[in-house]
Amino acid sequence: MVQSSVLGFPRMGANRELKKATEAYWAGKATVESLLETGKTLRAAHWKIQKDAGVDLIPSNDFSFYDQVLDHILMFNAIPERYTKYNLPPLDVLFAMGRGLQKKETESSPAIDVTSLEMVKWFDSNYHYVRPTFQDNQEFKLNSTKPIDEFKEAKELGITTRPVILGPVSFLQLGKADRGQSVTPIDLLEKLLPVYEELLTKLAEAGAESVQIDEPVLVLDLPEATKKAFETAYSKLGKLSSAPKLVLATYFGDIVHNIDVIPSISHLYGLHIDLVRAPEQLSDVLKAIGDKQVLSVGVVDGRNIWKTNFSKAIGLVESAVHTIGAERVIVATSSSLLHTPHTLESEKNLDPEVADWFSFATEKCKEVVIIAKAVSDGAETVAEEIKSNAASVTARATSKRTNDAAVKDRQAKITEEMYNRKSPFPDRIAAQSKTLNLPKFPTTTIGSFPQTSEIRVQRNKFTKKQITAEEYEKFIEKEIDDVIAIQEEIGLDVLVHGEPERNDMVQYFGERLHGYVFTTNAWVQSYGSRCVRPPIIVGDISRPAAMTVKGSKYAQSKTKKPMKGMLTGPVTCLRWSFPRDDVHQSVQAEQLALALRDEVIDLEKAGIYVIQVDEPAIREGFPLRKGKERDDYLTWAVNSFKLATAGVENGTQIHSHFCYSDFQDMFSLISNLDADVLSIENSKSDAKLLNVFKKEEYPRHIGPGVYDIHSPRIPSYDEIKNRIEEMLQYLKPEQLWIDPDCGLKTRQWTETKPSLTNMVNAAKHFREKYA
Ligand SMILES: CN1c2c(nc(N)[nH]c2=O)NC[C@@H]1CNc1ccc(C(=O)N[C@@H](CCC(=O)N[C@@H](CCC(=O)N[C@@H](CCC(=O)O)C(=O)O)C(=O)O)C(=O)O)cc1
Ligand SMILES: N[C@@H](CCS)C(=O)O
Ligand SMILES: [Zn+2]
Repeated sequence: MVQSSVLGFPRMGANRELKKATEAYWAGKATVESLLETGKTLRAAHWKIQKDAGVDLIPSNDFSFYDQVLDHILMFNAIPERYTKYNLPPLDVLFAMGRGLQKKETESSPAIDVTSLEMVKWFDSNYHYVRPTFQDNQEFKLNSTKPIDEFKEAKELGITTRPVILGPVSFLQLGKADRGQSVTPIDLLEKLLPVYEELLTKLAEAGAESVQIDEPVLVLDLPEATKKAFETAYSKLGKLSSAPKLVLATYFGDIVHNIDVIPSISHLYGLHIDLVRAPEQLSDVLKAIGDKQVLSVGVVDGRNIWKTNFSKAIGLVESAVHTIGAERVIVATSSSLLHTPHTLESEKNLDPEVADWFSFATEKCKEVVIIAKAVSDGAETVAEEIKSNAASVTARATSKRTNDAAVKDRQAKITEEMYNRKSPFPDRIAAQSKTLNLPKFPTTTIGSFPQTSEIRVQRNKFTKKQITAEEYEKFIEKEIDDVIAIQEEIGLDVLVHGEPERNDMVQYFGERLHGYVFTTNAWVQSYGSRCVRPPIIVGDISRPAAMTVKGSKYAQSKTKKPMKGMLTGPVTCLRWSFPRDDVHQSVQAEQLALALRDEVIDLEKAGIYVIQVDEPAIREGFPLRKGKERDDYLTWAVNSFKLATAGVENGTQIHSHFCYSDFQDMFSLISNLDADVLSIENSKSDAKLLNVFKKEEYPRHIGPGVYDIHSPRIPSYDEIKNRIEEMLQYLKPEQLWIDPDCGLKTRQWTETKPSLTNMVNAAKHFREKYA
């Protein structure tokens, strides 16, 4: 009989209970006990959803108060000394590593000031994990029993779960040496394995029959040493005398290029592969796995919200069953469902036509069960479900909402000139210095200013029609006035309107474009307690009316300094939406680019001569492996940015912003965008990043972020000055802009004002020095 399984369930709760409880704890408004209780209630509720759906293999330890990788850092005691020296309780150490901690000295405790560990994209998803950092003399020990405790907690509720742990190779490979250290993480494997042995033994003692051990790095191009590490790790862990059955899980790509690793894991109980992302790997993997191993086939998409096409999924599962037999096949979600919203049930305002095409986490649990039953007991046992699924799939494929002839016509008429600015950069910057008249080391911010609870409350009232559009607009204008006054007072050079009208930088545009639908409660965790509500691309995209022009024009009318227009770029709009799965991403990006091109030109016509088109997601869209897909991406991602931005005059300055910094392997992409000014995340990266810009003699202007906006701590004047000094070793004074790492929407005003004041003062210091 084919079993059904889920690789992980979203942890925030149907109404983001975890977010609210965590933030209340951070704000000192709730006790640790109440936070722990919320966690326990959510875990129980999520296990019950899966149990009620009939899922055979239900995950535990997929819950986390911040991030699952961070939990492993704490669990293996890979905690840098700067976080342990204050003797904080474990949960506070966890949060300090996740978000930094700054506390004034009191009579009973010293001042605390630690920055967070680095936060990075989880593969090509919009989830972020905390990167493990290792010391040269790193030692590990089992420092927490979280997976065992949560397994027991579920058992007490009558639910036998399959704990999920991150495998040793991925844990090390996804980490890095701490600042000032030179250790190669994978070399620490021998030291780490005994801790895994202890953990697995304890899980077996607690009654765990099987464990899902995630090794997602297997979908990447791996160095030889890492491939060998699989052999070392799994020959040990696979042969433990008392360990649960291990199912090694891979996701977000195929593992065929690492197929030679499979023999080293063939003494494990099973292997999970992602057949949504890479269905073609099935036959190769079937040939390569051992003759007893179980294959878990991920056929229900853990990364998107479309209903599974049952007929296709059943076909894939049956071909696996045909080769290795039903007893050796598990039907699964392709990855953890962490990347999908909790339940479609919460969406009361969706048009029923499109709602019928969707499936969120709760619904996906039912899908794996139905597919498993169809294969095990025969399609006739779930005939109704299969029939209604087929009807939904056909309705979507043939709906008028998915096809717009005018959009396709415009795409067909794109010409080569539309991709290129009128003149090369030297001519443009000369024209821009006349229009903008900026000082050396110009200062700016990335766009958003604190989204205060008052802003959110007013927007909520407006959404619920408790205030009129006019009242809301007045409120937003007042916010813009205040933000401009503050920026003038601080002395910034290129101002922004602060983005108070935006719920989110992608959702806001999704709500204004044809071809999109948006949700009311479909939240997905982005990092820590922060969530996003990605809009959904259901059809061809177009812009029915200007989206930001009125607000930017208003803001410019309130200041003599240049006001920067703020847009989200085509690739980011695409990547942070739930995309269509029926047309290629490049087609969707091109449609978005055309819509944004019109907006950019309209902004310029309205007197906005600095326009920033944010592309923070351009990095995550970069295909995970070298090859054709990546090469193609480099072309279409760059083209869509250029198509969106190249329609302006030389004197209009195009900025772009990226807050993820792994540019080493994609410098050409960044450079080919031909943006006049780039602002990039830098405060948590080391000099390697800037070195790339130096080595490649990057010709245009650049503002590497001088402080980390993800942390509540305030950077001092000296700290920022030192940062700039460091940057000047790599960049020329005339190309350097001074700005924070990213937008300030998640910060409080009490942090924002002093931080920006220190930043502007530091810029002034260099202005004088280089006068
Ligand atoms: C920059 N990033 C973004 C990513 N993806 C996006 N789609 N958008 C991004 O900005 N990916 C990478 C990074 C990740 N970073 C962040 C940073 C910050 C957040 C964040 O702050 N999220 C907010 C939610 C933002 C939002 O949509 N707000 C809405 C709704 C607010 C709300 O919760 N309203 C309440 C009622 C009002 C109240 O009483 O407060 C409700 O509905 O219950 C809005 O402002 O209108 C967060 O709080 O998590 C995310 C990713
Ligand atoms: N303009 C956006 C960019 C975030 S990546 C902001 O400032 O929030
Ligand atoms: Zn950013």
